Amino acid sequence: MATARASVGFLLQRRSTPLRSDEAFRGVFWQAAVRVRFSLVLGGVVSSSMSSDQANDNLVSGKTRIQDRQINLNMYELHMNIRMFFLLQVINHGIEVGVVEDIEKVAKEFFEMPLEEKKKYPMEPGTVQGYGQAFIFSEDQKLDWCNMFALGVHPPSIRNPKLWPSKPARFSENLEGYSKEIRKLCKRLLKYIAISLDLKEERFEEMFGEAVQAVRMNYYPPCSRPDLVMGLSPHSDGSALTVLQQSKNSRVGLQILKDNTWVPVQPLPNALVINIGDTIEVLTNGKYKSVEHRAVTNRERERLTIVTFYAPNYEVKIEPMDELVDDETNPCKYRSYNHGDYSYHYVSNKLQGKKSLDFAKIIN
Ligand SMILES: O=C(O)CCC(=O)C(=O)O
Ligand SMILES: [Fe+2]
Repeated sequence: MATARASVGFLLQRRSTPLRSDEAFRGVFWQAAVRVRFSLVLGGVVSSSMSSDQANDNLVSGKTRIQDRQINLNMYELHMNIRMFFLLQVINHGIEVGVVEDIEKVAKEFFEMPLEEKKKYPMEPGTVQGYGQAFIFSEDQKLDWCNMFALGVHPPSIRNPKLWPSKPARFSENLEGYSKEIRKLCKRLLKYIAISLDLKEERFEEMFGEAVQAVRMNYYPPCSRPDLVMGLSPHSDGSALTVLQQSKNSRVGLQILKDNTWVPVQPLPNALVINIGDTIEVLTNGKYKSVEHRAVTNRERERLTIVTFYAPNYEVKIEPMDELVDDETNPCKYRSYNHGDYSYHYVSNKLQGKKSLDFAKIIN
């Protein structure tokens, strides 16, 4: 197995707060043959289960008024709770178990290859694609306990084909298939978010243009002193949405910052974790907030995550949407910039909580 380095003496910031089962709230809504279950664990994770078949498409496109109301009801809840927690887990997302398992399998096989093989796909200094560690800018910097393999996926122009590995054999094929499904999911979630804000369903899709999609596989080896290292330093994602898949039977690794406390995100079977990224925070003028999160390691078990970042095309101008700005009640909080400029800014700085977003904030 590959090893990750980390400097001893890097103190974990705070102990995680366990979720209390008595804080669990569950609500169930039934509508015709479509079942939408909504479940929320206070202080931790919002989990929204959407039906995975034809019914879901009906739900998304809102073909009847009743279904529209159903969407609004659930989106209101979803919206309120994303706003409280900035993160949700989707189950019954419609992506076949095989697709999810296949990507995990090749990702695991990739990290298990000998170091010489992985080094054929190096993440060169100053770049963010390939195998290695991103966000390292000085020799003195404390390193996270994590090895990464990152690839630009869509549009094809952002790919570096030399970095797409020939081994494991089905790596590229599985990644293509998986990424298509995740793309569909992101489009659907953006529609839900638009509806929750009383925007036109297609509002995000129309402005995103040919959306950019990149994947990062994070491998966290077990660590004998998890109290001394960080798996991945605190940050928010620069994306619009991030979809995170955790390896089966994962220990808690992901934590989100809520009211100055690090709260563990309890992995749910077959769930995908959805993070709101900085770009949605800007576009919604702060109605949705990007979630600050980090990953911690554990003594016993490795952990693997497959993370997709979904964002507008680099050419797209990002600024709070007109509909969400009002000089009196909701003044504009972020300036305009090209998404490409923010992406560049994001990857040229180390991970430091939500500091990257200062780039966009209007400071009065
Ligand atoms: O691996 C995790 O749990 C977090 C990964 C993450 O936040 C990222 O890759 O941006
Ligand atoms: Fe992240």
